[in-house]
Amino acid sequence: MHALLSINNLTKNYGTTEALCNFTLEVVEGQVLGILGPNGSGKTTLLSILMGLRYPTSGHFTWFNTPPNHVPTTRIGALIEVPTFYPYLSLYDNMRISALAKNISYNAIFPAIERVGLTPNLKAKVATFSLGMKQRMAIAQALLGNPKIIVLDEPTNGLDPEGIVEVRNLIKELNAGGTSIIVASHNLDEVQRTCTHVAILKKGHLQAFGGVNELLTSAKVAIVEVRNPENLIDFLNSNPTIEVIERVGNSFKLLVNKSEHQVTFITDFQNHGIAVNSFEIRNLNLEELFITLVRK
Ligand SMILES: Nc1ncnc2c1ncn2[C@@H]1O[C@H](COP(=O)(O)OP(=O)(O)OP(=O)(O)O)[C@@H](O)[C@H]1O
Repeated sequence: MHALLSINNLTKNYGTTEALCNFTLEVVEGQVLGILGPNGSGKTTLLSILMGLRYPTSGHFTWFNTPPNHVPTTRIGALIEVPTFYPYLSLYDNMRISALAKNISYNAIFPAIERVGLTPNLKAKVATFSLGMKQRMAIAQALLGNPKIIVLDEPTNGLDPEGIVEVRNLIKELNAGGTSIIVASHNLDEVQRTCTHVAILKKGHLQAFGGVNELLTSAKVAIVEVRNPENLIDFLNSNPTIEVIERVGNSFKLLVNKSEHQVTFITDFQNHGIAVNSFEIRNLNLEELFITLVRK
């Protein structure tokens, strides 16, 4: 597997604000990397530095093992800012403007439009497009020149459920066709559905990085409803490795070590006089992992 992007100790300060702190990771060919984090955690700062829109305070990165200023812009596609387009021009004319701005031949337009499934809409005015179609057009602009990797900042922002599905399917199709993708998002469910890898940021610090399946099988979630919550709380206080993800009344959602077995759990509860109404143990989802990592 070839490293497409290697980031080493990247740090960015805005005055006294530490937006990114010693950020290190590697993206290899074939990955769809989701960058997750609460508002202000440094996602846009990171992507802007990677796309040469901002300078880091320290640290460095390479694309294709090459310093960023030596990489031809056609090798990396990006959708970082809100997409700009001219509503009263056709899709083709909008694409021509983008190609001109990027100094890419018009021959690149048809393959890019084809890949996002908008060929039948070539001559239609962009004003008639749904939000999902506009976003697909913006992704087609990022695909001009057939880059190996594309970088998308919040591609489903503002889209209705139908538009979200369109963009989700498109990301999967592009990846299946050999394009690697880095996508910053607030939409945890989308990231779980579309990404192979995930990086979770909090206040500029990388909290977790790895394969989605790997991270989601690293722990389990136990959902337990009890009649005497005070006994359960005592038990949890003496077992700091078990985290409370959420509590609603007498119902608790707990993050437990993968090796904890349902039987030992039930025995522990009985030994602590905890009266259990219901108990269920299941796999972790990305939202639960995210909540436990970012609130610490
Ligand atoms: N141009 C700037 N000048 C000063 N501070 C900035 C600037 N841009 C970002 N910041 C600060 O840097 C931190 C990281 O911001 P950034 O926009 O990268 O986060 P984000 O994760 O993309 O947030 P969001 O999810 O809200 O888009 C925040 O504290 C933000 O206020």
